[in-house]
Amino acid sequence: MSDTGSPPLLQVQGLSHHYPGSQRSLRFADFELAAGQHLLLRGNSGSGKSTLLALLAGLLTPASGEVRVQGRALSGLSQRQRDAWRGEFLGFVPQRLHLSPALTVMQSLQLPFLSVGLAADLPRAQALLQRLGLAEMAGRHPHQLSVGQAQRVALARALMRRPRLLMADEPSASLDDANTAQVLRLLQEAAAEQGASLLLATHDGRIAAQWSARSLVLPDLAGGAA
Ligand SMILES: Nc1ncnc2c1ncn2[C@@H]1O[C@H](COP(=O)(O)OP(=O)(O)OP(=O)(O)O)[C@@H](O)[C@H]1O
Repeated sequence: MSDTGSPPLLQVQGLSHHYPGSQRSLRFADFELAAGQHLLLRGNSGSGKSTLLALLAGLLTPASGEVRVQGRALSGLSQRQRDAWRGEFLGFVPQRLHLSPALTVMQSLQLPFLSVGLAADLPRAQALLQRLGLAEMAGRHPHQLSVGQAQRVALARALMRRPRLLMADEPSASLDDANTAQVLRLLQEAAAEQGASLLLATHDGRIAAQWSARSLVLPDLAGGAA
């Protein structure tokens, strides 16, 4: 419980995952994230960062343990409730950006609304594009964007529904130093502006060097799994 008596935004307890056919289970340390808190998830490639994010997003089912969001266990939600919860609560910038080649930037930003039957929010999209320095990109397709611009479009898409939790998986993959610093600053500022929590997963030492909030280091699989 927090000082206010309300449960933490995110609570992870006894969590493990087992991929079918794999020799080992991935086990994760317990942690909590309060509303508005930022956390860096560090660990070498293969240590389980993406798996943990997928468990937190309810996209994977744990072998054991529980993820609680604002005190509510994800395992207690039906698939449909989980999908609805995810769309409303979570903004996710995945490692592979999944920008549809057929859609313009503006159309991609409307998807989080249209895909669940909500009305498009053009003013929100325009404001985010402006904020992220993408005002001129609304009519472009992904192949007409630089890597850094595509990264920012994915961030804008994740912010469209004003998530309480913003997660990004390796946001600096294939970015140069200047773009890495910029995307980190944008993620931090966007989360702070909305009072959202930020959870970043990375093995990039450049991000760790610029991070001043909490960190959680995942051990390598050999040491962290049984
Ligand atoms: N679908 C899958 N089936 C079987 N094993 C998997 C699957 N996905 C991941 N793994 C294994 O689980 C472990 C953790 O993978 P994960 O992608 O979570 O690590 P990561 O820390 O995010 O790595 P990276 O930094 O390279 O993205 C690795 O050993 C990986 O090979």
